[in-house]
Amino acid sequence: MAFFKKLKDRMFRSSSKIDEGLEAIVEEGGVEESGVEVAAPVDDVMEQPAGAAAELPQAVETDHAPLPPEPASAPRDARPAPSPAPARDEAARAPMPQPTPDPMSEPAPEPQSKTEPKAAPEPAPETPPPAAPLPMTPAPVAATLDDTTPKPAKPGLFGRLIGRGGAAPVVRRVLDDDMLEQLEELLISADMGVDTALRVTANMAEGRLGRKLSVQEIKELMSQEIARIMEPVAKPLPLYPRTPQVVLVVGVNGSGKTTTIGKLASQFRAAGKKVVIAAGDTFRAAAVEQLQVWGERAGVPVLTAPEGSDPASLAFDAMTQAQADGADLLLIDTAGRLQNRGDLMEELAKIVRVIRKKDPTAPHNTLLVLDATTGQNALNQVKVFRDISDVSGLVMTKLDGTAKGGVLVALADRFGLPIHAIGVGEQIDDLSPFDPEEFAAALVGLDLA
Ligand SMILES: Nc1nc2c(ncn2[C@@H]2O[C@H](COP(=O)(O)OP(=O)(O)OP(=O)(O)O)[C@@H](O)[C@H]2O)c(=O)[nH]1
Repeated sequence: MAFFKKLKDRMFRSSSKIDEGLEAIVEEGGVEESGVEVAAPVDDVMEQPAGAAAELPQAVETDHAPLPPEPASAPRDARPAPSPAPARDEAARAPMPQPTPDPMSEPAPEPQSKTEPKAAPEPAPETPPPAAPLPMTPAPVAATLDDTTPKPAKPGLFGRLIGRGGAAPVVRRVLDDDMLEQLEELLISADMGVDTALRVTANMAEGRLGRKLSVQEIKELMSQEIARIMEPVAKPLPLYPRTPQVVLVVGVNGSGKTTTIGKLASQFRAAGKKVVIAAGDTFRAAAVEQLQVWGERAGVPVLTAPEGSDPASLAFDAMTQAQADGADLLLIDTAGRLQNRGDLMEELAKIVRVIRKKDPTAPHNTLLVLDATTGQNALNQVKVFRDISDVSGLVMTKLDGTAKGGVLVALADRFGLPIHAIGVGEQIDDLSPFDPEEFAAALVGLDLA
């Protein structure tokens, strides 16, 4: 959970955009209800299935089946079919993929702060309000207060009857087509793309049209639907028994390849792996120097070649050295000049050809590094790099400081490529395994207890 706080803080721009948008949408057509009435309306609008009361109150920690669909209320006709697992029914749910604490793989022990056991179920809050409907609890944080935490004074009977007594009033708005359209627009403005925004809102609407929802409830619902889309792609970088494992790192210039290689090298090194880096972008002296700095920081050798020399020949030498040294991992940086796609394709193909002379199964991973600040352009980059290389997984960088974090949802929805890790800063520990629930919560500005 430690990384979640960082993630949420750093994804401030994306989350505040959605946050502010939701406030405005609900305010626009909503009705204020007194705070003490909070539990009742939620019960009214979202009946809890029998036996579900013991589940955790936090939406994203709980599951993706918060609300039983109401068979009578179908999603809007014009909307796309809900995502592959639309049934909110417990039995119909696909099992959750296991978010691995280690960003990269099972064998490597989690380095540094990544040791946070994210996947472990959160201990249930001590006093989950049994009557509160699950993911729609208006104030999930409150449920996490322990017994020693001073609690706000309860309103008296009169106060409760007249709807006063300290609890803040909650504004709720009926979920209808107008509101859904506004929600779609909001998600599109966060770079989620039209198709994915439609899918998210269609799933949110399923069985819930006509219900009254607060901002908090919408956030919880939205975050569940986003996490549902992202779960299938949240996969750590696979590590194979064969060594050295070769990871080819591709992406346009400036996307964060060098920094990501540095962070990966450092984390693997900290996990006890022997790592070698090849500075394969031989056309940019600055890129090579930058890698050398990261290599020094991480205590990892960086193989370089004279400026303008053949990157394939460097890759071959690096492979030779990595084998001779008994390295576990060889990370190969590559150039990112898309201006001449044909040249880049040929360059990458040649690198692959030469390293296969040493190991016919290499490269074992081809990581595409994408810059979140490019928004929808990242989708084009995936298309291009899939054409010119055998992309096996993604790392998205610079999720800090951009309001375009929604693009990662679009990527997951559109391509289904594994997302191995995300970058939220320039420091070594600013690379984290991708956790869909934390990401979805941070994106919509939801607090996880
Ligand atoms: N805020 C932030 N900055 C990042 C992140 N990852 C990389 N950067 C910065 O983005 C800039 C470009 O990163 P590089 O690693 O040099 O990108 P590159 O793809 O290797 O680019 P070239 O060296 O031009 O090929 C640098 O200033 C990095 O510090 C991130 O997750 N968050």
